[in-house]
Amino acid sequence: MSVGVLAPADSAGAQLAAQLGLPLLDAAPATGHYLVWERERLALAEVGEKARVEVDLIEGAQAHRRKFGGGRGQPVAKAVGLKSGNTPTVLDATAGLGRDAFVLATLGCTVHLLERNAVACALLADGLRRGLTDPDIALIVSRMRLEHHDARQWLPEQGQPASYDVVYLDPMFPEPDKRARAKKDMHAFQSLIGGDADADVLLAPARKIARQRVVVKRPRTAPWLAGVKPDFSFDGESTRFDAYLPLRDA
Ligand SMILES: C[S@@+](CC[C@H](N)C(=O)[O-])C[C@H]1O[C@@H](n2cnc3c(N)ncnc32)[C@H](O)[C@@H]1O
Repeated sequence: MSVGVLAPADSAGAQLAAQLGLPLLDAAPATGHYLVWERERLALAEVGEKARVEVDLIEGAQAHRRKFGGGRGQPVAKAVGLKSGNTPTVLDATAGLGRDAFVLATLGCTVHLLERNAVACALLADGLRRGLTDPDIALIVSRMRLEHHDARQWLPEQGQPASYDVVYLDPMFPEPDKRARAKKDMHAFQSLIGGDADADVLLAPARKIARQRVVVKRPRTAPWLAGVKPDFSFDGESTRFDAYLPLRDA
């Protein structure tokens, strides 16, 4: 999949398009998705949709969650086992727009993020770049390291013991994800990524490299990933976090 970047030819957006190996557009395409450089940031647009998708860790929902989200009391924090005396290192193998990873980094975790979709990766990299320039969150963002990889290949290549306490998986749910559908601004992202229908294969290699646990985020009523019963679960309002203990080769 190749999307273009709509940006003035002499802008930082045009340079970014070149770095990403994406075509530079001088007008929006007739159909589909495209990236747009405006207000010195990268955003995803979809023809026919007004809302843009961008990664903003400094203001808006992420800032609100950082200040008032409930700290270690949040289900995602409990699910990864964050507590006094345990600040796990996390591999977020399905990074998306980095929102969960940012929450965990805010709470002190070092997070290595993998994202296979080039557009999602570009949006997130741009959000991290801006975050690093903000004095309030630069330290948090410095705990997040993003790489463009497909975890299906990457996870099985890691040796044991791995350097992650927790592997975190949040693949897009194959059926329309009620969480994302409810939010208009996420529509373009959801329609670009589609459902991560191949996500079942991530569970076993993730359990081999996690030192403490694997956490899988699912819609509350969704079936277990790969049909495997978790060792324990944490229920959020619309979301469930299934936790699996490590598996070691005999
Ligand atoms: C639901 S989103 C993750 C949202 C993320 N937890 C957040 O807080 O923003 C799922 C993301 O996982 C990515 N993904 C799915 N399978 C992957 C894989 N095998 N390797 C790397 N990324 C993957 C998709 O491209 C998508 O961006």
